[in-house]
Amino acid sequence: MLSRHADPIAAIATAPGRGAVGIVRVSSPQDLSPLILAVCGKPLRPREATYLPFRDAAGVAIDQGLALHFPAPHSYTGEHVLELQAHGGAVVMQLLLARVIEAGAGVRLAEPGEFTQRAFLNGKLDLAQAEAVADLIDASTEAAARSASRALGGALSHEVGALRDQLIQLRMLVEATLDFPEEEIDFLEKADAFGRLDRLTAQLQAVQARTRQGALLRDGLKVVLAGQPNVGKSSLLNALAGAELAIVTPIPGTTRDKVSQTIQIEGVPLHITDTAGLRDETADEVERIGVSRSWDAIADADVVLFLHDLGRVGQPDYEAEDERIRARLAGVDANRIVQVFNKTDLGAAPAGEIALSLKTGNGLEALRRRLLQTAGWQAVPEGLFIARERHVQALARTAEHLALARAIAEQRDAALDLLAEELRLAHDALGEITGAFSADELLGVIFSSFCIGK
Ligand SMILES: Nc1nc2c(c(=O)[nH]1)N(C=O)[C@@H](CNc1ccc(C(=O)N[C@@H](CCC(=O)O)C(=O)O)cc1)CN2
Ligand SMILES: Nc1nc2c(ncn2[C@@H]2O[C@H](COP(=O)(O)OP(=O)(O)OP(=O)(O)O)[C@@H](O)[C@H]2O)c(=O)[nH]1
Ligand SMILES: [Mg+2]
Repeated sequence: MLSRHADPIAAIATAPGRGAVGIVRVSSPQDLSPLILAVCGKPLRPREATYLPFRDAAGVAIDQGLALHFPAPHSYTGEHVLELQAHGGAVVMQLLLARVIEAGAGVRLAEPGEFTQRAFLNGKLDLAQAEAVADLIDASTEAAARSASRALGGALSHEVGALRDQLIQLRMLVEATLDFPEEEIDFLEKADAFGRLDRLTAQLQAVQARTRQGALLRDGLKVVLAGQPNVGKSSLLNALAGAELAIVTPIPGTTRDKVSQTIQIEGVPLHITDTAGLRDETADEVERIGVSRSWDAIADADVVLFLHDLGRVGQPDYEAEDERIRARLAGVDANRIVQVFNKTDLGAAPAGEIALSLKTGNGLEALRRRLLQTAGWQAVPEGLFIARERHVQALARTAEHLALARAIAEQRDAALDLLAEELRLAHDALGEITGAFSADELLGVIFSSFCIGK
């Protein structure tokens, strides 16, 4: 593994296919002058674009373009980097890539994310910033792109860094006290160690809240539309998506299979799934399979919108069926279920419940807001940074260890070595976010999800 990090690597850095300009880049811990001489015919001034022919082994020009040399350590990867900016044809790119692999000693194809991994290994980016590079490239909304850019700029890293600095101070206090066992608690009290611990916990909670928002912006929420046949699930999907995605008819049992679409509300991605109407008795084999898939989707949902038909509310067989569904939904966390009463043009919704008419569009806006609220979205906070579930989990573990530390500290004859250990574990958990403490395995998972050439 380590020796692979010493290989010179090359890749096409631009998107596959045709483009106005395409870039092949090489990164190497070793001097790139011999490769530059072979391909560009002369040395390049550092960090200066030079227009010249890129030559093949026979000296024939493959293309004319701009060559850029970033000598180490002043490059994206922190290594020596060469960029060949050529005309962006797929064949030109392949020829140039083949040429640098042939002309450069030991140059091999880069794996996905390997340039950024080197930037991380060389201290140009921390792990949270490296992840933000991928999130920036993957961003599909302006809100996601802007917050990924903030994370790349170090927004999350700085917040984590501030927590870490305070934690280190606290650890130093406690570790120093371990050496003077007689006056342990007194000493810690004088140094306001417990006040510090409480303030640190409060700050951590604020960072956790912002990080959860950032993760929500990145990953969104799985919303499943469920209910009896004909209540208006497919109509709701279409209304939310603003397109006729699912077939809507007055015939109960129209939807047989799941139909999914990702929409955005205030930049938060919502992955909406329309399902086959739930009913117990159906002679139709296809519909039965559809209904079983509906239940699978419900089990996997973050939020279930349970739709009711105000045109039929109160009718005995309709109520009996709704009751059966309710009983089966008892296994689902109640906080994840939102009752929605559709067809207000046909009947009145119970007071305080979400009321909707997909015929008139009434109530749709309130439903959108309710969805964001259920997701835990707090109106567009300024300076929001994108984050991942991994960061949310690491912060949660940090919080757990701080809480244990607090509990230990509260005991009369507190075991300071246990307190010190909890603080150390909190420090480790925090360090996983920026990659100060991260298993190679985790790094592999993170970087392999990048595109090639990044
Ligand atoms: N042509 C090109 N455009 C690109 C990239 C690239 O690699 N090539 N990038 C790739 O993702 C991004 C820019 N990222 C970069 C980050 C650092 C350095 C760099 O040279 N850093 C030096 C000097 C910094 C300075 O002068 O302030 C350093 O860190 O020492 C270059 C590109 C987006 N645009
Ligand atoms: N009057 C009225 N009719 C509605 C409303 N919303 C939907 N409908 C009608 O109700 C019927 C069923 O709508 P769908 O969206 O297909 O219902 P569904 O829940 O997807 O039904 P299945 O796919 O069979 O499970 C259609 O004729 C819709 O036009 C509403 O708010 N008011
Ligand atoms: Mg339907």
